[in-house]
Amino acid sequence: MPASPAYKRVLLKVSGEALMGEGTFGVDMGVLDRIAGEVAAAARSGVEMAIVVGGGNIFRGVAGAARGMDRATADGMGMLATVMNAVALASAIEQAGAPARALSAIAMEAICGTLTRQRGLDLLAAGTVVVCAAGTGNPFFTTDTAAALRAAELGCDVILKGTQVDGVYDADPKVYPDARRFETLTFADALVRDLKIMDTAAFALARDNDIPIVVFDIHNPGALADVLTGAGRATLVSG
Ligand SMILES: Nc1ncnc2c1ncn2[C@@H]1O[C@H](COP(=O)(O)OP(=O)(O)O)[C@@H](O)[C@H]1O
Ligand SMILES: O=c1ccn([C@@H]2O[C@H](COP(=O)(O)OP(=O)(O)O)[C@@H](O)[C@H]2O)c(=O)[nH]1
Repeated sequence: MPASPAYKRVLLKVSGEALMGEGTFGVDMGVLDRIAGEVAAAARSGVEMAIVVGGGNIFRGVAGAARGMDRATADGMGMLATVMNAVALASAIEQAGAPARALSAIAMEAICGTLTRQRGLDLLAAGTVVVCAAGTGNPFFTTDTAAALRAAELGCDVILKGTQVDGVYDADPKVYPDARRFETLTFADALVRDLKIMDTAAFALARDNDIPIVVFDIHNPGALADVLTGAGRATLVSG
């Protein structure tokens, strides 16, 4: 019998890069469908799921156009990229058999709903997966910070950061192959050691609201189900 979920309501961060698969730009439909299938299975098992999706897979492709632009304008393009990913992910989750809605922090009603806290809470309580788009809705932020913000306002028990590595290391493992992985870590350590797996604002917001972060490799099939049981190969940042 599968182990029961350790959490009632979770915030899953899906990076834009995760959706790119082996490609260099855009969305790999095979990867999108696999992640959507795992999310739908978790939702059907009774876990309430909010998702914050990144945009690096699309935004990187238009970075040339953004060169020379002021930061706030370029960040607007980045946020639009997250909306494309969110709409694609919500649609794929629905196709995989769980109700899902994309809600954007920046109103664009012809494309998807607008995110308000109450709308998000109502949908989660009804068992609908809420895919949050457009980050915080403000430039100068990241979708990691948006993940911490949405987790706090939507009352999530944990932030699951699905990324390209299987946890937090004492240095970037892609640069230092002999870096050592932490099983657990305190927020204070993550901040003092400047471990760049998430930005400082995201770590600080999660710490101040007492929401633990689990960093895991979203490319590993089945990893989401494992971390949802409180097990699996991952790093827990808390305290
Ligand atoms: N201390 C660290 N531990 C783990 N990964 C790290 C660390 N420092 C930097 N990284 C890098 O951070 C990357 C993930 O961060 P980022 O690209 O911002 O995530 P995402 O796009 O998933 O939000 C990993 O691919 C890894 O190479
Ligand atoms: O609250 C936010 C979240 C994101 N962004 C912009 O959207 C881009 C994509 O987000 P992110 O880099 O966090 O995506 P990921 O790395 O997870 O794919 C960022 O580079 C920013 O330009 C923003 O301006 N405000």
